[in-house]
Amino acid sequence: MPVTPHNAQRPYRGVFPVAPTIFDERGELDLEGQRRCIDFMIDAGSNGICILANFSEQFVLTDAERESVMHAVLEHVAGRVPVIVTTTHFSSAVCAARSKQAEAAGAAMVMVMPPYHGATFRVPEKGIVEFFRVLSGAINIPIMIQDAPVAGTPLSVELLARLARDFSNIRYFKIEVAGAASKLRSLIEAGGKDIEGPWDGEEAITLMADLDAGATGAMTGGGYPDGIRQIIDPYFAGDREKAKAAYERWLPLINYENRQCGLIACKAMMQAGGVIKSDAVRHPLQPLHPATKAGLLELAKERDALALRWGK
Ligand SMILES: O=C(O)C(=O)C[C@@H](O)CO
Repeated sequence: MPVTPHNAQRPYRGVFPVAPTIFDERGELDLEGQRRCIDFMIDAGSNGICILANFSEQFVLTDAERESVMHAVLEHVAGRVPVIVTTTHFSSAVCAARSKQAEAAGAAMVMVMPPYHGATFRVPEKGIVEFFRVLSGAINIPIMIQDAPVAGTPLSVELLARLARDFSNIRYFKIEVAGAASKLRSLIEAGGKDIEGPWDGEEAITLMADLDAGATGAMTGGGYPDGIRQIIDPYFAGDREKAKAAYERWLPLINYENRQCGLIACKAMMQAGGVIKSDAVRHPLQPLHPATKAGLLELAKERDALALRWGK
């Protein structure tokens, strides 16, 4: 494995939120806004950042736009924090090519879902293993398997542990399926030292249980890394009671993001605080109802989320 500045920081730990892709009101990429969004996320305490994920609306971007966003972000971050690039694609070859590109551009890691298309196109376990063999052989940086319901592909603990054992760069696992904490616990038991990063996801809705199960990282939405740090910092410092109190404080906002807003929440917060000019999502995604947005911003304000003050 080549020694890069990022490798020195391994194992990656902490909060690595997903950065939204920023659009202007016409739905065009707003790269200037993208850079401000990234600066806010770093100022708010992100230990790293993930781009081009589902919460980045990766499914509404052209390949050329993916590349623009990736290069703009990696150049702008310039090593301040590690950046994970999502390179999910059904095709083993396309996913491998995207991942090679990400590695060459300076990504610290790639995040990938198992191959799926729509609600029903899947491959059997043999195909999943071969897909990850191709991907693993194409790059040297670590791979995070995103175990999420959106892929509609059950990944057993045994399969994940086997992938970690057989492929030396498959090292991170973001578990965001039902029963995440139990799965994390079983995966850590089954995979031992090969499980370098057992991570929590899904907006931190199960963060406390996942930390108790051994999670070392959280991939949240991008709106309030400062709030998530208030939970994980004391937890990792051994003060579970303080972490629990912070989790209880932030949970109404986490819940509101998870259940009412989804990927738009962070954009709405960033726009309200002057981080970005527009919280537009790309059509046919729909904007938040004004009342839903008001509910979100009320909860964020009550918790003094940095996003609401950063750009003012
Ligand atoms: O964007 C994704 O793919 C996600 O899974 C988002 C999630 O990690 C935010 O908590």
